[in-house]
Amino acid sequence: MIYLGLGSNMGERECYLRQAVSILAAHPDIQVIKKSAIYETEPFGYIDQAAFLNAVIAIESNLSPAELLRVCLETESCLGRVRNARWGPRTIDIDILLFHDQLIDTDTLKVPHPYMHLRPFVLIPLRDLTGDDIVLHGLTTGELLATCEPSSVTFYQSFD
Ligand SMILES: Nc1ncnc2c1ncn2[C@@H]1O[C@H](COP(=O)(O)OP(=O)(O)OP(=O)(O)O)[C@@H](O)[C@H]1O
Ligand SMILES: Nc1nc2c(c(=O)[nH]1)N=C(CO)CN2
Repeated sequence: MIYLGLGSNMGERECYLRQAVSILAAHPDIQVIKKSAIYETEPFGYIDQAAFLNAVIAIESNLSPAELLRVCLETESCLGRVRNARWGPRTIDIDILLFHDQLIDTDTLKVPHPYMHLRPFVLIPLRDLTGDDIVLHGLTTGELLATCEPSSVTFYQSFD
């Protein structure tokens, strides 16, 4: 299974998340298998920005990791994402969190996503889909959450 993290904190946030999933689902080589709930989350890292909506989806795909990254970046552009500040506001952000059990470390793609184990806004929706089946850095999702700095992640809406 492949897991993608979605985030938005500009404009019609929910609409951007739903549109991103529709665009990905319409791709001939991508099947969307499961969607977490949508959560409202306080900004993490660069905190002087609006609250995010975040979700995680599970997909299957024949695309290579590099091809999938290209599709994610194209989907972001299609939804009006302009790249400005690192960790700054964005209409939509699509991260490849996990690609089966592959470890990828190239200039343009690092999987597992290098910060996911620190981010409650990723771990909580991921846990919706996988329970404690995923182990990163030797810890389950629940154990990782217990090590994270507390930050607000509240249920916003179910995805369906
Ligand atoms: N696992 C990954 N998923 C998506 N992009 C990645 C990944 N690993 C590396 N990248 C690279 O990161 C680049 C910049 O991504 P982006 O601007 O969305 O970062 P960010 O969302 O601000 O930060 P973060 O990656 O910490 O969430 C992408 O163009 C891509 O080449
Ligand atoms: N709550 C939250 N905070 C963030 C997010 C995000 O998606 N949600 N994305 C970031 C950069 O990728 C930086 N900070």
